[in-house]
Amino acid sequence: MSIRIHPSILSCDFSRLSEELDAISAADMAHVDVMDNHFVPNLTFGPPVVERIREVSPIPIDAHLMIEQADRHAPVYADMGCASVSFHAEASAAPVRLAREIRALGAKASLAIRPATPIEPYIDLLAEFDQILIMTVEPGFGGQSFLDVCLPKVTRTRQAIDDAGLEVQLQVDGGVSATTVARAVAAGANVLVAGSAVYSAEDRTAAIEELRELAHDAQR
Ligand SMILES: O=C(CO)[C@@H](O)[C@H](O)COP(=O)(O)O
Ligand SMILES: [Fe+2]
Repeated sequence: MSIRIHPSILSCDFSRLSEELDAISAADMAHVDVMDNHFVPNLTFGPPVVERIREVSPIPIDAHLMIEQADRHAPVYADMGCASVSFHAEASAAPVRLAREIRALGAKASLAIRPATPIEPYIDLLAEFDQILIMTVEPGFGGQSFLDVCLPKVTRTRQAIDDAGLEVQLQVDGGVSATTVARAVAAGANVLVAGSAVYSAEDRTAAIEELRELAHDAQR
């Protein structure tokens, strides 16, 4: 499947948000982490800020919702025009109904799972989603180390997607860098989120292209 690079703006300079979005124009989407201080012990922003990001930047938004009561709040992000909406399986009472609602609003529906959440309960539901997001850190903060222990789950998920003949994207998020991206792709991921690896680089375009190149090499 095609390699996609989604920088996470969690590591950007929020006082210069507009320029920081312009700096990742080489990427496929901007990964926007919404945190509510309940699902994770950190707080970022909500619908008004995400909507403004969408208005000022042409880059499609990949919203990653780390919030409780996803069934109630996630459709708002699809309705405002986010290209993709990831909600957490652990925060949704009815993930199939929610995915259908997100799709009906014109966005891609993505199911996210924390490191300790197994993929197995969702294997028969894969066709309901456009993407599975496997966290490779405990959600909540940027700049953490990549959890290699999550890689067997990435491999099992890719196998299940391929066995079912589906076009479901497989995203990994957390600790993705030039040193870890090849392992994530070799395990089966094709959508790579990278926050600190992109935004700590002087040249963001070069950092994005390096990740893309390393990912392509790992896929061959
Ligand atoms: O969702 C999250 C963290 O909860 C991520 O999107 C991080 O923002 C990725 O940052 P790095 O680990 O790449 O620095
Ligand atoms: Fe994220």
